[in-house]
Amino acid sequence: MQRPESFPLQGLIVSCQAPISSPLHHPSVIVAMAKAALNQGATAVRIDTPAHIQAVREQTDAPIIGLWKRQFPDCEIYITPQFDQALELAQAGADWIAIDATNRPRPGGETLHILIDQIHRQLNKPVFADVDTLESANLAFDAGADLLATTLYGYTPSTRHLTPPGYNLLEQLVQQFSCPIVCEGGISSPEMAQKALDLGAIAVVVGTDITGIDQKVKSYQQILSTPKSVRYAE
Ligand SMILES: CC(=O)N[C@H](C=O)[C@@H](O)[C@H](O)[C@H](O)COP(=O)(O)O
Repeated sequence: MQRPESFPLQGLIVSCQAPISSPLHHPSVIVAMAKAALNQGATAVRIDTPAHIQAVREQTDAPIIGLWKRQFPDCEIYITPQFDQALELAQAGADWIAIDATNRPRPGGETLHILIDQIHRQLNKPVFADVDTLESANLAFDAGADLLATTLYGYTPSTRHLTPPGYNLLEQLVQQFSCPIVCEGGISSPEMAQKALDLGAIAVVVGTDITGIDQKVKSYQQILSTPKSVRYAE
């Protein structure tokens, strides 16, 4: 492992993504978000789709963690499920390939071991392993993952009853694995991010709270009720 002080992913990483249905899901918007985040000191960005990665890569040399959310029939895994997607992410300019590193079935019967091995051997890229539990972290680490992140805590059948951020998972990962550990998912304030770093994360990835206009407005609207009458001061 690289010495911690020279490790490229440190401190705050900003996830610049938008739902496909959102007007924000456009390369120029994603580039603007990424540049704004990097201008303010984020050390890296996490970007979805080859098109968005390529657009960001044209504008910055900062580290890009690439992923590709792809849905396949009868398959729960959607974060870079297969090598084909990893290849396109690397060609688009991603420095790190983020994958769902749980041991659930992948389309085409690919295994986690083979996927990580191919990313290393054929693409020469490090693997950012999104995990949900200590068990999947063990499998991912044994399969050669270069970094473990708590990204899927709260989003898989075995963790759906839990609410991110996965601080308890983070603590376990920090204690048990000799690779960098990242806290990702559910961080919604600088204080929460600091807590993750205090618990031993080398970096935190923040998405919705910084770049998630769609989700943030939706959550305001779910709470706010329409005023029944508006009163004015006499
Ligand atoms: C579970 C999943 O699909 N997570 C995705 C991974 O790329 C993104 O949708 C999240 O926004 C990202 O992990 C950051 O998390 P948060 O938006 O909570 O800060």
